[in-house]
Amino acid sequence: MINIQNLSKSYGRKQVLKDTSFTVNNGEIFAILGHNGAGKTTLIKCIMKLIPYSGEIDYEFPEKDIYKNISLQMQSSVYEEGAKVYEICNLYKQLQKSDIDIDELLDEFDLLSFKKSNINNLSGGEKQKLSILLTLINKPKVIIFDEITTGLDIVARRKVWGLIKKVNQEYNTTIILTSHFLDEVEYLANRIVILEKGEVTLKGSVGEIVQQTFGNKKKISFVVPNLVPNLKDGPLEQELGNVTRDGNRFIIEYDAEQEAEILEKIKESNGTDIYIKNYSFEDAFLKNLGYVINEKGEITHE
Ligand SMILES: Nc1ncnc2c1ncn2[C@@H]1O[C@H](COP(=O)(O)OP(=O)(O)OP(=O)(O)O)[C@@H](O)[C@H]1O
Repeated sequence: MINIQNLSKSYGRKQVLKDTSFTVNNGEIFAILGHNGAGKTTLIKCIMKLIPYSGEIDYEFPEKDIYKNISLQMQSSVYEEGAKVYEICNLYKQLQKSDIDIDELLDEFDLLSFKKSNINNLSGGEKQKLSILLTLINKPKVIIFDEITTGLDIVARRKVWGLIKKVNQEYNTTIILTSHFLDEVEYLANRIVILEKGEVTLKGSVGEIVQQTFGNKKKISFVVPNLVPNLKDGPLEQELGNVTRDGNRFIIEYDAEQEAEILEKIKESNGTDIYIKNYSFEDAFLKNLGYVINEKGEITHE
């Protein structure tokens, strides 16, 4: 468990983290989400005690053992020119006085055939697989991945997701990750914090964050043919209340329990092309930043 209480950090006069508090539980995959400059990497540097800060971070192991217990993998690693895969693995093994079987680990990560390859000749996906493998050599309790899938194609990303899940489940390792990819976080994370200008604005599971943001609200969109376009305060608006309208297409935001009543009214109005939308994690994330995606898929300020 890592317990972060009232963490604040400034670079000169610029405050980057403001009174941030949350707990990472043992065995979970925990994601830190936020747009560029939100303070994610700074937060990780604080957890790793790489920079000074104010506030409290408590670990379940003595602070002097942080590097034995937490492995950190940043977005891109730089390896010595000409270094071979097995040489780097053995170097990590010696430095960390680990007794792990490197061949077995390479085999598990489908990298055994690359054992004698020059690391710089590996593809982006293979390099990231190796990065994940290297974090395991000292058998840490916690691994932190900072934007580890940035720059990978969709297939390589999904393979890395599989490995992160495997490391979490089979090696019983707690994972903390930062990412810009909502699908990645949705797929991997048990719990999430969303940082906005250094402050935690939302925390919880994907479902909890959507619920905190939208409650039981849903959206329905439908077309009523043969209506005069842009008729202000027409009969349908008067009947249904919170309606927005674009030509003959109507959009209503409603509470889930009103659904049967709304559908009935749409039927009475000869509505067609009916589309019901449940708010997604992406909708919640964007709303938190002050944006919405409209019916045409365009992003606009609320
Ligand atoms: N050493 C530093 N000195 C001064 N300012 C810094 C330093 N490191 C980071 N910052 C600033 O702190 C803010 C947060 O940076 P940080 O790298 O933590 O953000 P991030 O959420 O990881 O961003 P990204 O998603 O772009 O990687 C940014 O505005 C950045 O310019």
